[in-house]
Amino acid sequence: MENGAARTAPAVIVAIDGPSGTGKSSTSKAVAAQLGLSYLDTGAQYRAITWWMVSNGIDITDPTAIAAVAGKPEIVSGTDPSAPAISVDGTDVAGPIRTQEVTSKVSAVSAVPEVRARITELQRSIAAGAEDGIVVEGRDIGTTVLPDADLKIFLTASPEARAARRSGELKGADVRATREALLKRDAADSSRKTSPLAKADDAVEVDTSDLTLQQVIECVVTLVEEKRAAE
Ligand SMILES: Nc1ncnc2c1ncn2[C@@H]1O[C@H](COP(=O)(O)OP(=O)(O)O)[C@@H](O)[C@H]1O
Ligand SMILES: Nc1ccn([C@@H]2O[C@H](COP(=O)(O)OP(=O)(O)O)[C@@H](O)[C@H]2O)c(=O)n1
Repeated sequence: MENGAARTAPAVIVAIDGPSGTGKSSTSKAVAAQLGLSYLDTGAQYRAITWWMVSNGIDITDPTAIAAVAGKPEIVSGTDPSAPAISVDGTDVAGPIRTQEVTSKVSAVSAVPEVRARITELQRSIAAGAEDGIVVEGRDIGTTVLPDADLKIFLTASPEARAARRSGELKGADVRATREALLKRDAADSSRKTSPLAKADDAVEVDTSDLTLQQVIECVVTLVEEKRAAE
């Protein structure tokens, strides 16, 4: 216990998965900040590699073309929950990865097995290096990336609640169009062959439709604390 002697609690690994707009990012950042853990937004990594493909003129309808260059971009993720950061080949892409163009193309890029293998390896090494523990959010964290996570949460919410939240963020975007785009991305993410969006058998499912963000955060913090107390 030489290295852990100064720690007040053992490192804990928390996996938070679910579809878009269920509250993964907001919840994960707040839980990590509150508990002094690192934070990893894996969706930002898939968005970053998609941004690189688009910027380099790769045909995103051609999985072979994507696979051939999947190893090229160097993606670096910050893990401070109060200052999430992401760069590609040294360029800060936190803004560009949120454009509608990237959002509409990310499911096609993230379905390519070579892309997933590369990003999964990166995610595992970041989690292994997080000395005080980490909250990792995405679509396949509990099922594939970190199947031995100490706690797995699967967030859900009705399409209506998710679309209302997202269109609120996109400053007045049409709720119906936002809902359709969300459902299309869910369908693509859930039906791909490699590591689809799915709830792990041992994940705790939390429906956030009628909960405030604060209630969801409190629920997850309590679950982490219960887990720690039991260890
Ligand atoms: N329980 C909640 N109630 C109301 N709004 C929420 C709730 N959880 C998240 N939000 C808001 O919904 C939007 C999407 O949340 P986000 O955390 O980005 O979801 P995800 O990462 O699952 O896509 C954000 O504007 C966030 O503040
Ligand atoms: N672990 C993950 C995380 C994201 N993704 C992909 O990345 C996309 C963007 O993820 P995101 O978390 O930024 O999406 P939002 O829920 O924030 O809209 C998803 O639609 C998936 O296609 C994935 O395949 N696996």
